Amino acid sequence: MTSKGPEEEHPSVTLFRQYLRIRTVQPKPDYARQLGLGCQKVEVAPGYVVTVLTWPGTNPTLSSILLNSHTDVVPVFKEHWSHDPFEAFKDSEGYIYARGAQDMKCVSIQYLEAVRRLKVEGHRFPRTIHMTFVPDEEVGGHQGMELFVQRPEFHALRAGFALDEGIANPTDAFTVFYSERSPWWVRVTSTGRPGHASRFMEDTAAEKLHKVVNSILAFREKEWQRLQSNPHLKEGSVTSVNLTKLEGGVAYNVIPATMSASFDFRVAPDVDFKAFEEQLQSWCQAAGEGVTLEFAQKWMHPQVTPTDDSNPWWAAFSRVCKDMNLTLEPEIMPAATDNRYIRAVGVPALGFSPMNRTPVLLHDHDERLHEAVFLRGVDIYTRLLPALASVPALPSDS
Ligand SMILES: CSCC[C@H](NC=O)C(=O)O
Ligand SMILES: [Zn+2]
Ligand SMILES: [Zn+2]
Repeated sequence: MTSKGPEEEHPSVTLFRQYLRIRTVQPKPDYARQLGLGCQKVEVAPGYVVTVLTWPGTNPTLSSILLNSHTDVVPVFKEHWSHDPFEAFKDSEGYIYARGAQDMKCVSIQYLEAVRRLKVEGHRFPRTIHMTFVPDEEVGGHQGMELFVQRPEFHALRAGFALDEGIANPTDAFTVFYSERSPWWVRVTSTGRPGHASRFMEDTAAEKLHKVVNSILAFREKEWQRLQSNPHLKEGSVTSVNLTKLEGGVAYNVIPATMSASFDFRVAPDVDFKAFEEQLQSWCQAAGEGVTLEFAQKWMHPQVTPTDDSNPWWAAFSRVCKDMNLTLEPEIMPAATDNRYIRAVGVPALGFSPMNRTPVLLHDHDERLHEAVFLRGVDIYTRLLPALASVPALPSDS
């Protein structure tokens, strides 16, 4: 597909590229005014603002549709990029290169452009549509959505259903996420006898840590094999773990009294959490005295949003996709997004970034999105929003 010259660029693409160039971002209030939307800013922690843009529905007794996106992006290694990651360069084929092109500034602008189109065409829908722009998803959402869902301003939105981010799909299909794995960040600390490193000391911190590392990496191998050997399993359906930090030691010839290893576990939603924690504890105990673990993060509330017609939101969502001839691949999100906070307070939610035929480049060098895929995404939301915002009254609405 060839790209049009700059003078012919679709205004939605131009807006997307402008947004990609902003390094520290909040949607501007005048943009809300331009679209004729209500705008509310909620400072959930000092310096951390959640912006809410609102298009009121015609029936205020109904619960609302929440369209969430995060404005922050992950760091870049500029030397590995073909183009400046904050320039939103568009190549001759139409690929737009920028940090955030997939994750997830595309979605923020697609929501806004779909709402703009629908308003320009004079539509109104029964349910209110809220767009939330949150500041810190990439570092866990602890100063953003995690706090926001506990606030009265969130409850006042009366969200009945939410959309948040997904991941690109290189095939013709679109991935949609109905649940997430739970992040458990575990630090194992091993203590033992110090001494001169020329000696065969017994009970050293390193030997015991080594045992735990072996147990955990053997578990990793087992889960990996389970995933590899079953074509029906997707990455999000098994538990993953990586050893991400090793700390300890002061000198070559001093046996340290303490060493630690840090692990990033992503626990599948069907795992028995209590039994899994006991397993971790028993690996530590089996390694010897003085081996303990602590959690830097331990998500305990995985929720599954049903993907069958018992869920009227899924019925509306999947019906539109069917009508548009889009193939959906429902999966469990391997990583953690702000959707876990939304689901945990009882709001059904799907993770969806409408990017098919697109390599998965979130957090990667040369993150990019084709303008045609981006514009198709605006079309998709332009069909999804009327359907979702017109879901008839539900028992949960009253
Ligand atoms: C677990 S808190 C960090 C959240 C982060 N989200 C996106 O990459 C992730 O590592 O999944
Ligand atoms: Zn993201
Ligand atoms: Zn991300």
